[in-house]
Amino acid sequence: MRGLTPYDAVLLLSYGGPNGPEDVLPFLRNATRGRGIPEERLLAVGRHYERFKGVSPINAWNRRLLADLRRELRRRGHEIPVGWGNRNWHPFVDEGLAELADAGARRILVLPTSAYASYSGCRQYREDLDSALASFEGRYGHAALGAESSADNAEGASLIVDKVRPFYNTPGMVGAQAKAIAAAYRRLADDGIDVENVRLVLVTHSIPVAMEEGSAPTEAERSSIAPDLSTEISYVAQHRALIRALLPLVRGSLGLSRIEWDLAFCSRSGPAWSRWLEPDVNDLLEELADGGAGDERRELERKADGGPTHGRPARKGPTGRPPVSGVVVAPIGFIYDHMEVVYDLDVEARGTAAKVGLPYERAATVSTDGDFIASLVDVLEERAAQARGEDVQPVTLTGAGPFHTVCPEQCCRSGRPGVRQQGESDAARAGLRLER
Ligand SMILES: CC1=C(CCC(=O)O)c2cc3nc(cc4[nH]c(cc5[nH]c(cc1n2)c(C)c5CCC(=O)O)c(CCC(=O)O)c4C)C(CCC(=O)O)=C3C
Ligand SMILES: [Fe+2]
Repeated sequence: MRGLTPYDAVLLLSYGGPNGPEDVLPFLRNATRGRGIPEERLLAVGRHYERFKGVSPINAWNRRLLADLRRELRRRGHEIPVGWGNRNWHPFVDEGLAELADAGARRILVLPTSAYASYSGCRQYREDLDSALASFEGRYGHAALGAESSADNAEGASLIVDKVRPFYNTPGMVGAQAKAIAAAYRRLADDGIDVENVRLVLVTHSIPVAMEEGSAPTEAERSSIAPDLSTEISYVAQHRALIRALLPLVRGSLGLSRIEWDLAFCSRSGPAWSRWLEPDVNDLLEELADGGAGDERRELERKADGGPTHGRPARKGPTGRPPVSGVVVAPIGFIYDHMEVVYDLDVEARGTAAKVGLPYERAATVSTDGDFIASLVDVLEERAAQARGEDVQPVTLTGAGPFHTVCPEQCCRSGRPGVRQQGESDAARAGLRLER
């Protein structure tokens, strides 16, 4: 157990998903409670699950991930139980924590299945843990979240729960994404597609623009967490940093001198009036078939690779550039094939590509890649060393944060008025009772 001391258990913390048709609507109500998501959107998303007989693949993937994590932990000599809890469906966070605590765990390290920091992928998971601990009402003595951040709260605590930092920038994540993308390019090549003119479309979950704006620490907070860091570290910036790190690996592996790419978004929800990150992957595919390209791509390329050649307009015609010969769609925002991938990409985006006549390959998610799993365990070890008070350099291939394991005050805010913030009262918590 040496390497993970002081922790005596690990909890995999995920989003949750239905296990059958009768779970679908209650699950969706949990996922959307208090978030201003219109009823029509809820029913439409409910229909996405029909094609899968009401069973989200997310639960099977989490069980697979648990098995892979346990194997890698054992391989490194860590004898430690690994439990599982979800935000929106069984096993709920409190059920997962209670199972570990009932078996005697008193210091639990939490690994969320979200790789990037934003309210949804970072702070909200801490709130989920906080609510679960509050619901124990003394069952395990005084229970507290985030020992290092709130020393007074954790003082004398008999059950302490900590969360690891976002892991998008680890070598395993970057390397596994690059391998998956190169493999998708090869499949297109095998189909006789000219890969020089294939467009790489990197996709992540859209979030409200206000959530994007709150997704990083403030300037002042950043200088206290990571004084050497000069780069931007918002949700979108984290994706750009990952892309910058993986492009050279993909180019090298395929022997391509350049790769044209776009960052696109999927699974937008929320009321029509609220602004979410764009372009939507389907809109982008239509535009690509038309010979156009998102402005963002040109801007990103200039930033990412610096060279003026990458900034040229993508429109065919005057530049004489051939049209896009096909697309590789890479779900870099997700670690395994849950509904956003198997429906929003494999059904919807693939359908759009077929409609506009673009050959389409979806890159695999990193899910079972050995290097990816190893990086997850590295991040657990890193957090344990931090908890022991050791001076730890977080491992990163992007050089971009966030490296912090505890959100500073202003970091990862929801951006939504009326949504509970960390540390809010129990009364506010009670308003968030889940349907079971
Ligand atoms: C950033 C992010 C991730 C990635 C990070 C992470 O993994 O955490 C993620 C993952 C997931 N999102 C999922 C499902 C849903 N997300 C919804 C709604 C929302 N997602 C948001 C953001 C994210 N979501 C946001 C800002 C909303 C609006 C409501 C709110 O502000 O919270 C809704 C409501 C209906 C809808 O409108 O789509 C559903 C059903 C599933 C499970 C799928 C399955 O069953 O396999 C997974 C893994
Ligand atoms: Fe979501």
